[in-house]
Amino acid sequence: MTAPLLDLSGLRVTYPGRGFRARPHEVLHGVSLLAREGETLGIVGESGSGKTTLGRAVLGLVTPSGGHVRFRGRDITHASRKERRALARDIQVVFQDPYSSLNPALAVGDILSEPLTTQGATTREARARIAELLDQVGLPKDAARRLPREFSGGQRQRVAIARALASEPSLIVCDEPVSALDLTTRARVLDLFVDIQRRTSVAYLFISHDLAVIRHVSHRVSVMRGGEIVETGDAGQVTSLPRHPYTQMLLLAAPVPDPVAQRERREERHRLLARERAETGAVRRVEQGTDPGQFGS
Ligand SMILES: Nc1ncnc2c1ncn2[C@@H]1O[C@H](COP(=O)(O)OP(=O)(O)OP(=O)(O)O)[C@@H](O)[C@H]1O
Repeated sequence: MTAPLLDLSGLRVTYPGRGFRARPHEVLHGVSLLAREGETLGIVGESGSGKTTLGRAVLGLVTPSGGHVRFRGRDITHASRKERRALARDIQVVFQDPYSSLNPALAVGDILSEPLTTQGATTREARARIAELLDQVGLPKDAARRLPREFSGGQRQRVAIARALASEPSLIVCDEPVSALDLTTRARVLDLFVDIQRRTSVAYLFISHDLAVIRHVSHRVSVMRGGEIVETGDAGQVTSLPRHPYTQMLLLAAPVPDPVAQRERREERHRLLARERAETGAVRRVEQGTDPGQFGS
């Protein structure tokens, strides 16, 4: 059997303390997951659950304190800078903010030609490929001559996607790539991600706090909470019939247009929260040896 494209096992990340009294704190507590060639693995969870840190560990932007990152079976957890530069062909990224992720001083053509010439493309080859990339992301040819500030947020994100695609990667880490966009633009850019995957078979590690976004693009979904994966499964199952109470709460917290359904969801969420609090309290009492069930008659 061939190795999965991406294989994280027992991944731990600890950040050094910040400020005067802060101590180092672990934010990923042994995360394991697999992503296959050509698939989208959605990572969903609330703010602070560790999604971005997970993506950064895959990209080599933070050094794990434990566990492994394997890419096509090769351990890249502690890849050197030189190895990372070579890996950048295969593993690319699209960040959340289309305003700060593009060099404002460079025309789009120059932004796109950089990864191409680094890989040895001639000026002529780069020009042809840039035209192809712009077409692939739905931008006009003359976009190459314009500066990022001349584009809307959605168009800039298309430029960022084209840049990520330039080296024909097999994996793109997409970290909240549509969160800064308005609803209509968001839907169009999400469709673009899906369309590109159909045409190129690129895999996405798609990070979002928004379950609806994750449902739209993912084949499988992992749900993160407090630096751990609490549930992984088929996207349809996890986003409509989740097994873990935390995912059930995420689902109930997602906005729905109908106010009656909204109220029912809110009530159901409160019931789940109360049950979880009662269960957590029971666990704590057992751990502290104060649970009457442990010692009672
Ligand atoms: N550079 C850093 N130094 C110290 N702590 C950090 C650093 N970056 C993130 N953290 C902390 O790590 C935890 C996880 O953050 P992370 O950004 O990975 O979560 P997230 O799920 O992506 O949240 P968000 O969607 O808000 O970005 C948070 O408690 C955050 O405060």
